Amino acid sequence: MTVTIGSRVIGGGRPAYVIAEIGLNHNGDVELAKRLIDVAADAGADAVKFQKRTPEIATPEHMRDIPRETPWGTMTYLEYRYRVEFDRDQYIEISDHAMLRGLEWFASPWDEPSVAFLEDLGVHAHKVASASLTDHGLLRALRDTGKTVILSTGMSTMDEIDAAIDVLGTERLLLMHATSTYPMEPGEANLRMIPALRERFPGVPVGYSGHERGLQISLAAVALGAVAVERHITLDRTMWGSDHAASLEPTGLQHLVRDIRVIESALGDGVKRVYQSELAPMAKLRRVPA
Ligand SMILES: C=C(OP(=O)(O)O)C(=O)O
Repeated sequence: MTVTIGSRVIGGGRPAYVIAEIGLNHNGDVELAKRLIDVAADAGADAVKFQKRTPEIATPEHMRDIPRETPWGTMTYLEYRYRVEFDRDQYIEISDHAMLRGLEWFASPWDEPSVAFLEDLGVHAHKVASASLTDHGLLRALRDTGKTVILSTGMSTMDEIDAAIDVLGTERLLLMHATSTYPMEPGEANLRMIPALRERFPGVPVGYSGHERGLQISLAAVALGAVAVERHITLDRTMWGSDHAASLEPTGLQHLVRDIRVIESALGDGVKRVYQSELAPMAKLRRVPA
């Protein structure tokens, strides 16, 4: 089964759909967001992704008043959440820039008003962050948009995943295996969940949302059949902000896309054949039986 995001079809043996997750790595700066869109486009990614919150709803209550040192001075966690949100005009600027660079853009809405906000901007898909997998009100609002929904499964039990899929349905669903640690240690990647999810939800395309350092684990995910790969991107891993350290810098994203395409061409079709290019080595090396 395949899903569609804008003009791209995902799954069914097509090249893996590469999502460059800008998330909050724009640090509230539209110019930085546009530079990250350029990084994604130059690397050959298919889409850029953001996170959209209504801070007074999406921020857990026990986190709101915790003080945080930020580049803009000391503020509460809630104030910080407001500081890194874009308004409608800023998203229009971002959307125009993504379209100009030939990229789809969408976001993970972290609350129901954010779904309406993104719908109004005409996004082609929505993402459910792992943290939102148990928010059935949000899932219902997303299901009702009729758009493709990408569901990340980090920090979730199989029962919680089953319940989320009961709400969303399987028709326009792209499932993403994920482990929600930043950065993720290889021993907790559990990539065999990719075939396990495929088996549990037949016909649902399964991808991978990664938070590891480096490229190997995301590339192995593609070798295991992931139909989409999402990675955070940044201009500089040492920048201030919680996701930069587990992000890919521009060269890392370029190498990711390049290596995914090499792996896809190397996977072949599983039908044994003798290649034309093997004939000369065969003539030289294989003894003709007496
Ligand atoms: C946090 C997010 O996703 P994931 O759980 O895949 O990291 C997100 O999309 O906002």
